[in-house]
Order: sequence, then structure tokens, then C-alpha cells
Amino acid sequence: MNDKVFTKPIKKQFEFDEEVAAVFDDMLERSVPFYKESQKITKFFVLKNLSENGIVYDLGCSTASLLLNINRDLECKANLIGLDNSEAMLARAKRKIEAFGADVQVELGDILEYEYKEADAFISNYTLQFIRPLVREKLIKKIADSLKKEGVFIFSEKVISHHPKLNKDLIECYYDFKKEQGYSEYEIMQKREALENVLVPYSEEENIKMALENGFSHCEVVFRWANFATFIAIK
Ligand SMILES: C[S@@+](CC[C@H](N)C(=O)[O-])C[C@H]1O[C@@H](n2cnc3c(N)ncnc32)[C@H](O)[C@@H]1O
Ligand SMILES: O=C(O)C(=O)C[C@]1(C(=O)O)C=C[C@@H](O)C=C1
Repeated sequence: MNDKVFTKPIKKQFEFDEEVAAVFDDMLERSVPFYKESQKITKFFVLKNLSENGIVYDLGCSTASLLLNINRDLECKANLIGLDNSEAMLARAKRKIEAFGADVQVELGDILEYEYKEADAFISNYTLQFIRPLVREKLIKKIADSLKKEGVFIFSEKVISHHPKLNKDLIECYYDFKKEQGYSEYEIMQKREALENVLVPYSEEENIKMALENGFSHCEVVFRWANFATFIAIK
């Protein structure tokens, strides 16, 4: 279904509710530059670091697009587990998993509270930015603690620049991208307002610092387009 969520006046902050879940796959493909490429690169590093019967967690898996993608290319037996606290998202994830007859598990839960088993890899694409800054660092530490030695955490985020002019230009560049994807200025502004204080992006440097200070020995960007970046952090 096509994303038309912000064509009408908004009454509330952005939420991953039924209305958003119903159009989410279209929303992501049209709102995240190089979404498919970031999925591909995430899949590459997950597969590289996966051992027989290893565990992979996808935090904020939404409709499970990425795990289904990874499942298709698995070369060994693995446990692919998606977590999300939106019932509407998971209902769609389950339908897709069933339709593909895929070996992917999804669970309703809070990624901040979940009791993780020792994993080969964690993924979190465009989810950390929705976790309150006060508890974001604690989550990174929990992820590092739950990874096996040299395990990897691949995460994608919208990022900001602390150079004011560059930051303004990055946002303009992104809005041009959204216009090319068929979103009107009205929809773009409405969504911007709805995301205010809900999506809290860090800079590239702040994300790397957060990983290095919370249990990872190395972190760098493996893909970046304007204000969107994919990082890999190694325990
Ligand atoms: C931007 S979406 C993620 C997109 C998805 N990873 C992808 O690449 O298609 C963020 C997701 O995180 C989920 N989420 C946000 N906070 C959460 C939390 N504390 N626990 C579990 N899921 C959460 C939302 O319900 C939403 O589905
Ligand atoms: O559309 C925007 O303005 C975005 O920031 C895109 C973005 C994201 O980066 O997570 C925001 C919310 C939706 O979950 C999908 C994509």
C-alpha cells in the first residue's frame, strides 16, 4: 500500500501504529535513501560473522523485511530473531514469514528489557534514533554484553552534523530526495513535525563514541548518503 499518512493534517506525534504499519514497506523504500543497499550491506556483514546455529537479533525488525532477506541467503543453520514492540508491525511480519515459509522468529518485546542469549550479530536499522538518549547508551552496553567475542553490531541511523550550515544543507538534500520519491512539501513538513522529539538523531562521531564507550573495540561507517549512515561495531 502507498504511504499517504501525512497527506492530511497530523493530530499526534509519529507512532508505529496500524496506520504506519499498513504502509511501512513503501514508507521505508521512499523515505530512506539507498534502503535496499543498506539492507544488502547489513546482510553481507551478518552472513560473514555467522557461525553454525548462531543467533542474530534484529532490534526493531518492523515487518521483518531484512530477516527474510537474510534467511534467503543463509548458508548455515541459524536463529534469526526479530524484536519489536509494535503489534501492528509484527502482525505484518508474521504474515510475510508465513507466506514465504521462512525460518524467521519474531517476538513482541521491548528491546531495552529483553533478555538476550549470546549472539553472533545484532542489527538495528533506523531504530536507535527512536530510543530516548537517556537509555540509548545502556542499550548499546546490553548489546555488547550479549555478543560473543568479536561479534558484530550493525546499525543504520539518520545522522546530524554539528556544523550548522552543513546540517541545514544535508536536510535540504534529503528533502529533495523525498520530493523525488513523490512526497509533497506538505507531507514532508507534516512528518518533520510529527517526528520532532520522537526521532533524536546523533552525529556520526557521537554514534561511534557511544559504541566505543559501551563495550565495542572498533566502530566505523560502512555506508553513508548525506544524513543517513550504516555503522559496524565490533566487540
Ligand atoms: C524505523 S523502524 C525500523 C525499520 C526496520 N529496522 C527496517 O529496516 O525496515 C523502528 C522500529 O522500532 C520499533 N521500536 C521502537 N522502540 C522500540 C522498543 N523500545 N522495543 C522494541 N521495538 C521498538 C518500532 O515499533 C519500529 O517498528
Ligand atoms: O521520513 C523521514 O523524515 C525519516 O526520517 C525517515 C524515517 C527514519 O529515518 O527512520 C523516519 C520514520 C519512519 O520510520 C521511516 C523512516
